[in-house]
Amino acid sequence: MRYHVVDRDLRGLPPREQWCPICKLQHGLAIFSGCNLSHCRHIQEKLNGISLKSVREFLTREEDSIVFSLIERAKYPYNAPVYDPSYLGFTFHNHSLIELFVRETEALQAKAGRYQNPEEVPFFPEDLILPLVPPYKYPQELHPVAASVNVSTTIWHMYFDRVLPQFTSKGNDGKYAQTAEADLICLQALSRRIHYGRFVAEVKFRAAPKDYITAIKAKDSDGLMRLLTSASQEEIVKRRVEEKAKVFGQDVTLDTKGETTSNHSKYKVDPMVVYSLYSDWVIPLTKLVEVEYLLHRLD
Ligand SMILES: O=C(O)C(=O)C[C@]1(C(=O)O)C=C[C@@H](O)C=C1
Repeated sequence: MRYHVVDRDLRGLPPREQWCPICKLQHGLAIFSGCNLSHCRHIQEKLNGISLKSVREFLTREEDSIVFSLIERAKYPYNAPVYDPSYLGFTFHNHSLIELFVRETEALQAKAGRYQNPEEVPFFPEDLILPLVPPYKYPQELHPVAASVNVSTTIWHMYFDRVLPQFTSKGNDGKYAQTAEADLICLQALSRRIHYGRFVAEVKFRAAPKDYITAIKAKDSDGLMRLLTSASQEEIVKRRVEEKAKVFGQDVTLDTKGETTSNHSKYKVDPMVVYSLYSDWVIPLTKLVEVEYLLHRLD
C-alpha cells in the first residue's frame, strides 16, 4: 500500500542523479532501499511542496485581490499631485508623494517581516531595514539564485503610466494619502501575482526537467516561452478576471420589498480594462518572470 502511494506521487520526476546526489537511488525504490527521506530533497519537495494545481489556485485568489484593489482605487479621482515631485517642493530626494509613501511603508513592513516571505517582492529593496520580528520558517520552494528575478520597475511604470489613467476619473479631491494607500495595495497585489511566476516556473521545471534543461543550457528564451505557455489557460484567466470585475464591481441595492437589484450596466471598473490589464501586462510579465527564473534555474 505504501509503495503505491509513494510511487504514484513520484510519477514523472526527473532522473535520479539530478535530484538526490546523496542516495543516488531511484526514488520510487529509495524508500524501500533505506534512502533517508530527510536528505532526499526531491522527495521532500514533492511531499511538502507546490503543484501546478496549488500555484494556479494561488493565482486565481490573487485575481480577487487585484480586482478589489482596482475598485478601491477607483473611488478616488486621478489626483495628479500624488505623482508630481514638485508637490512636495522637491524635498525628500525629489520623490513624489507616492514614491515617498511606498518607500516608507515598505520600510515599516520590512521591519514587521513582510519580505521574509518569498512571495513578497519590494519595490525599493535598497531602503529595507532588517526585520524586528523573529524569522518564520517559510517553505523554500525556489531555486535561490533564480529567486531574485525582479520586474518591479516595469510593474511600477506599467501601473502609473498605462493602467491608472484608464480606470480613474479625471479630477482632484484632495484625498492624497488615501489615494497613495490605494495605489500601494494595487501595486503589491500586481507584484505578488506577477512575481509568483517564479513558483509557476519551478513547478513546470520539476514536472519536465529534461525539456527545460535542454532549453536552459541553450539559453533559448523563445523555446522556454513556448514550453511554459498554455494559450487555453490564458484565455480562461482573462475571461475569469473580466467576469470578476463585473461581479465585484456592480452596485447592489435592495428595493422596497427587500429584493436585491443589481445594476449591470455600470461597473466601478470597466471589465474590459481588467481584461486588457491581464492580456497586455499581467500575463506577459508573469511569463517574462517565468522565463527569467528558468534561465537561472541551473546556476
Ligand atoms: O497557469 C500557468 O500555467 C501559467 O504559467 C500562468 C499563466 C498566467 O499568467 O496566467 C502564464 C502562462 C501560461 O501560458 C498560462 C497562464
